[in-house]
Amino acid sequence: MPGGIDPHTHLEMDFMETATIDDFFTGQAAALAGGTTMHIDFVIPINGDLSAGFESYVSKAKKSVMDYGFHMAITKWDEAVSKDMEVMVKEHGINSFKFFMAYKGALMINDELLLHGLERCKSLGALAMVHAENGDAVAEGQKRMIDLGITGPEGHALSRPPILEAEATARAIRLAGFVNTPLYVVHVMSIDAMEEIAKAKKSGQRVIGEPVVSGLVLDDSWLWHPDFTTAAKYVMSPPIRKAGHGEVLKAALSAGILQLVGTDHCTFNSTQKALGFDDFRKIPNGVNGIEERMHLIWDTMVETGLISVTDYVRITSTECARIFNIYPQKGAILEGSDADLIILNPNASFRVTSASHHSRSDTNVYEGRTGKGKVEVTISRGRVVWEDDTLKVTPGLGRYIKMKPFSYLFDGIEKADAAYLASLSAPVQRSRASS
Ligand SMILES: NC(=O)NCCC(=O)O
Ligand SMILES: [Zn+2]
Repeated sequence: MPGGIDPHTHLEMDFMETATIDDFFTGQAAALAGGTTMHIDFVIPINGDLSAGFESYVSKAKKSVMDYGFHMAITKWDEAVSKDMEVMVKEHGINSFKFFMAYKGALMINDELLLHGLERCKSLGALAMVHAENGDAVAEGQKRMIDLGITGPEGHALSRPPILEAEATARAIRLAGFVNTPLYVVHVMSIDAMEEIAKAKKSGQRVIGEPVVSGLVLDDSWLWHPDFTTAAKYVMSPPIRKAGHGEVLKAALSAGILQLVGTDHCTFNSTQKALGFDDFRKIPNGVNGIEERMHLIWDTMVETGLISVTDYVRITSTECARIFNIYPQKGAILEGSDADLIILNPNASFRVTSASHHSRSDTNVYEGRTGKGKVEVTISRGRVVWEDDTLKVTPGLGRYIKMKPFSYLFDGIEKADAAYLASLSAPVQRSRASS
């Protein structure tokens, strides 16, 4: 089947401790072990400077062993950012930008900036992506927990409930509807947010919802674990939700209400997570998943009969290639496509442990999990890159994949704009003469 494409990763974070180029390479070995042949990583611009952020990532990725593309985050707004977005799209092959509606005082943007960003994305044919949580309310929720003396990891879940994810999801959807541009909601973690997406899609709006594997197969009970290291490793945002959310999100995926599965792979080791021992607000956010995604989705969705093998390929590979406009180069087995393939043995079992995984992190949120369906061979552009639990590739083989703007999601947008303008019945001609 086609190799997996992970639409949403922060791979360099796997190795933040040393942050060397070699570490970036090692992180990608984990991806290949998990049958992911391409990932799209987030570039957070340095002080809002897109070009500087891009250059720094390009140099880190020189030893990449797998194909990769970039999204860029927009964290401030001025003429330089607007111009840089154009340069990124037209010269560097970036066709999506992420806006953080949370992380107040750091990455968070307000509605005015989001509107500017949505307009700019539309004019460039770039896909706007949102991290949807109400950051102001999250800050209040956090204060509420601290005032109540709740300082541990459980305070993370309690301070940012599903209602705050649903509110921001609904707001982003409405603003994208007002601008008439497609919207991609990353890491949909709750039934509440999914329902906002379902409602918008039912009314014909172009909204893509991406659940991540952690949100599909885990629940928040871990955040109440008495051992801090165990509890802290599950801290990510939006939080992993109560039991039940994952099952509904999986059903929404199988019904096409949500379209594709990401990981938001962003790991921190236990020393880094311990920064928040006395205050959950200081625990770095993020969990692993790039090595486990293909296995866990097979086990919990195909092996259980929830989806077909064809749907599995669609939600782990093809949809991503279509949405980010790299189909059929990626996401397909066709003449002329890159021969990115995996051999997944449905009868083989897997067992996840931090002792044997390929990430440099000392923890794994899927620790001890077993299941059916194991990727045995990963092939990238016709070359075997992973077999017999061994990396078969030299650094630098991975290629940067430029992604063109104006994917299928933009088809006909201009017609809807024209219809909207024609419907305005204005301006009304008035004279100043009194009657
Ligand atoms: N999701 C998360 O907790 N960490 C990665 C940063 C982000 O995407 O919000
Ligand atoms: Zn995010």
